[in-house]
Amino acid sequence: MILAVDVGNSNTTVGLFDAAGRLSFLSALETDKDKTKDRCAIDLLGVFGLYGAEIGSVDGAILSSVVPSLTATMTAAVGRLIGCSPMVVGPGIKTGLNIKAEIHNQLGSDIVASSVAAIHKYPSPSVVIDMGTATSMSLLKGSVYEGCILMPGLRLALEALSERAAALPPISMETAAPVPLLGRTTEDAMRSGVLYGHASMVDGMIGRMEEVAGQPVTVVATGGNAAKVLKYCTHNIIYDADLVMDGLYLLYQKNAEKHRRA
Ligand SMILES: Nc1ncnc2c1ncn2[C@@H]1O[C@H](COP(=O)(O)OP(=O)(O)O)[C@@H](O)[C@H]1O
Ligand SMILES: CC(C)(COP(=O)(O)O)[C@@H](O)C(=O)NCCC(=O)O
Ligand SMILES: [K+]
Repeated sequence: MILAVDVGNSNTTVGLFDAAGRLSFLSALETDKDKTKDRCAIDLLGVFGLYGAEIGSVDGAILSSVVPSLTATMTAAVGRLIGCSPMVVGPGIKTGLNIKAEIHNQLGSDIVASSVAAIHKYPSPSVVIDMGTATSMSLLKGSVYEGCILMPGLRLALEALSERAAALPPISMETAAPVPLLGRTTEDAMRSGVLYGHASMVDGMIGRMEEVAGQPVTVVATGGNAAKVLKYCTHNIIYDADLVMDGLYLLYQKNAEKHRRA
């Protein structure tokens, strides 16, 4: 069994892959920058307990973290639980991606993982969208990572409105009723702006990226906000909740032998 941990800015996702490469559980914990090594280890133990899985069955682990202050802490916590160091997505890891970037290891490890999975699972060229704390959109052509667009995520946009405009209240994105395009209350107007605005931004960017690609693209989206936003998009977008996890599993396989020798 392979343990995969994805530390994002909002959530830390924990997945356990069985011998056939299928997820036997997928768990989400909140990301807390101030967690100690022991707290991280206790939380992971709790996840195994919750899903009735054995820590002793884990043969190896892989970690992606885009929260620098937690990378070493989580590495140590996982290492303590499974008895060997996890592979950490970063410099030295073979990805198979030809990353067109000025500073190579600046690209977020979650973006590296979702790109590796998209190349494996979907026709090229592709646009990969991750709607988490930030919304990222990447263009992939074959194994070439052409570049990225970074935008504030849904919740960040909503929080910025209420924090910076005195008369706008803090509200939640969740409503039972469908969000009308034209709000007749301040809250509906804010929700429309953020939801339809995000969907329109994504649709518009897909068009621009398709122009750059010079041909039609496969579009795949993941992340905690994706399902909410895709409902309002006009492009045909595949929803793949497990893209980062699948990428981590593929990266583990690509690097397992080298990691064992290290
Ligand atoms: N189960 C959920 N239901 C609704 N919204 C969610 C859920 N989980 C996360 N979110 C939203 O998605 C965002 C986090 O998504 P996620 O992909 O986990 O981000 P990150 O990788 O940045 O931690 C949060 O801003 C939150 O608004
Ligand atoms: C773009 C991100 C902030 C997304 O993080 P997330 O929303 O998944 O928490 C993260 O991938 C990151 O910090 N990237 C480093 C900069 C880059 O990818 O160019
Ligand atoms: K995450």
